[in-house]
Amino acid sequence: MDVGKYDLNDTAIMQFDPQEREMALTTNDLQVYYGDNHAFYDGSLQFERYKITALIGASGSGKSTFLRSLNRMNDGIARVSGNVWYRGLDINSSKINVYEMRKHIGMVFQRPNPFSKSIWENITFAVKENGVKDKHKLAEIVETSLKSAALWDEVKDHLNSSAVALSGGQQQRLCIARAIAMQPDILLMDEPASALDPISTLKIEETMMELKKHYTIIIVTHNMQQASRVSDYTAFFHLGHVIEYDKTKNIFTFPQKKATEDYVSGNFG
Ligand SMILES: Nc1ncnc2c1ncn2[C@@H]1O[C@H](COP(=O)(O)OP(=O)(O)OP(=O)(O)O)[C@@H](O)[C@H]1O
Repeated sequence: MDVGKYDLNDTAIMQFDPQEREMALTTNDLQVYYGDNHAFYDGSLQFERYKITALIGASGSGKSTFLRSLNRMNDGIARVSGNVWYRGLDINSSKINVYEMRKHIGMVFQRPNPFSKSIWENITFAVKENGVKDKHKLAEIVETSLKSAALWDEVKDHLNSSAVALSGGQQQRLCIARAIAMQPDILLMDEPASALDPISTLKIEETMMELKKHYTIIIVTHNMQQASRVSDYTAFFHLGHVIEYDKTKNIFTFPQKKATEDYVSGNFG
């Protein structure tokens, strides 16, 4: 199928009523350039608080580029214009303290990347940097973070063991625990389960369903079933454009755009 036939300006982007729904994050006219490569075009999207939003689309469609712009991970790599509004502040402004901002908007990457330190130190490292020194408080943070990431029962008896000795799925849940130890508002996840086996993937998905009680989650995934299982909203990306953004059940059952329909039904590319 010739993907070039889709009209990239013909979009169906969900608008939320601010009176009814609380937004955790809003982007306005976000554009991203890698040198001359205009990799992402106007993504004016809103992300509802305490919901999971999935970003789907073919390889190279700009999902990670967009996601990474939401907590300034593209600094020094790409030029990003437009705004990312969070609690009345534009995260994309040069005045923002990026280190402080990332305490509120955390990220979990595709490949688990624990520090080669103990499980305990992985969780407490940034927390201690942030001024928490009390042992009891640290122990409480370790326990609650690991419980939230559904890892506590598996590691509670060997918190001083090396994190890199854990399985891939456990390492990824540790990385989730490490991110939530800082008590962010928003968790950005870039294909967090793509390197994991199906059982570990299901555990990550169950963890996400629990986490959304307290966090807003935006996840990039190639896994269609995963998007339909876990997310409340889905945005479909194509060639650097967001073609359609709606409730997940609408995207998967009544997509408004032909490109979306072809993608979710597997007739794409
Ligand atoms: N660090 C980078 N430097 C230069 N170009 C990049 C970089 N990262 C991404 N790009 C380009 O930006 C475009 C979008 O890539 P991006 O990784 O955001 O897509 P994606 O939808 O996340 O793909 P995938 O699903 O394969 O991860 C592509 O043309 C890609 O080559």
